[in-house]
Amino acid sequence: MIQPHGISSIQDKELFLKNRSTLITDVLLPNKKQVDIWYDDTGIIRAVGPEVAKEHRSEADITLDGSGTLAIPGLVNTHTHGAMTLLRGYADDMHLQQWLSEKIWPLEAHLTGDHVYWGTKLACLEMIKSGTVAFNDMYFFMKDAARAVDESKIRAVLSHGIITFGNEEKFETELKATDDVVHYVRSLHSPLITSAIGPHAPYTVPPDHLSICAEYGHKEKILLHTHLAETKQEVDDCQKTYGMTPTALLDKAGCLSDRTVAAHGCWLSEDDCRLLGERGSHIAHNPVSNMKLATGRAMPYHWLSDKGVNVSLGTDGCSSNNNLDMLEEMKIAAICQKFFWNLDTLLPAAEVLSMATSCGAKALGYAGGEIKEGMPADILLVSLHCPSMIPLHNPVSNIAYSADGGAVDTTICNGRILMRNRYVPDENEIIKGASSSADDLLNRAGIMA
Ligand SMILES: C[C@H]1O[C@@H](n2cnc3c(O)ncnc32)[C@H](O)[C@@H]1O
Ligand SMILES: [Zn+2]
Repeated sequence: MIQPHGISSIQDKELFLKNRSTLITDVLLPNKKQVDIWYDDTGIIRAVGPEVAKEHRSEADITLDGSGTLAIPGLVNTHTHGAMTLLRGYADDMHLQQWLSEKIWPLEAHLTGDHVYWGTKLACLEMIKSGTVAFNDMYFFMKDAARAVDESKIRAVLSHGIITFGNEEKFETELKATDDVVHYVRSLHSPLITSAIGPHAPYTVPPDHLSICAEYGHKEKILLHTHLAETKQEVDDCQKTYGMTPTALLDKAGCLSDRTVAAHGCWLSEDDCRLLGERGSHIAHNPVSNMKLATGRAMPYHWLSDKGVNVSLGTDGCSSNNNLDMLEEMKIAAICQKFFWNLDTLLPAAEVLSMATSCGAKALGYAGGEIKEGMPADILLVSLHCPSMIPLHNPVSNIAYSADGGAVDTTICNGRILMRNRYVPDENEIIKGASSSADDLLNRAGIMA
């Protein structure tokens, strides 16, 4: 049987089965150097350079012809809700609080583990096809999400979204759900998947519950993933109720450390940015979601970078974006900053590429996001034959401003080939399973699909 792009299915299956020592020949790097890349079967890059093919050809089990492609590090999505792929297009053109309370939360009340499994499978497929190799996920039924991620062979940090509105019984259930995920993820013994604690936001989790979340995170040595200062109303309400900003409130509760990834940060003050810098916390920028939900202000990147805060990139969920394409997100991040802050030099192309790669890996607590010796082989081969990549005056500019996820030809995570010539095994089954799962969710909620 011949698969798309003329690859035989037998050859294909072998290519995708397991990590093997691999040589990528004649590939271009963003600095325009033509090199070969060799990584071994542990998934670690061992050599990058012009003579690598000559020296290591005999040690490689697989050779990929990289000619006509540009190698960039795999992309890292540091804030999303994977299974919200099932809610894509369900509730558009609304303001955040109304969107959440009138449309999203009522539908999410009907979610099952099966929906989350298929929604996360679809998210992983979409990410692999657009070059994302790692993501920071906060949602519900996270053991089912973990199964989906484990099968998809990409990296993830998984947290159960804790929403209590001060209800003690609910908090107990949420902590139990978190603990279950933490132990389940450990039982998988996957080097690619870790867990986090996910207090949803300072407006859905009160200070005493936030403190307990912080303690749990420190005890388990896991990340803390939250939403922060997304809207002006959140900041104003927090000032009114607690006499401080949501950032100061998180800090008082012990939630800010170098293991904290806070999404959005649109309404951070300069003092908030200083505090985040002092604590070594990370901000995940989500420009598409912010613009779609009309949060009214762009994250202050200039203040954050001035105060030494690591800023990474995320798409948010598929109901507020409505895709998981990090290449698209990079362009929108770079142009949104320039437009909102009226500063044409803000967030240049090279910086937004780092934001989507090495800054993301740093936020998620692993070494990665660079193509060099000793780093994990998280590598994308981007086609140079795409119209959007021609001409190639500046590869970094083309990646940041011109390409979208469709230009990614090959996706490699931790040395394993997940997509080659845009072919991903099981794509059709995933699309079928996720489509019927989305219909089932709407049926259960009494909404005709
Ligand atoms: C985990 C919960 O978080 C909800 N969610 C998705 N996107 C956002 C956002 O931009 N701000 C706040 N909360 C969000 C998701 O629907 C889950 O309920
Ligand atoms: Zn979110």
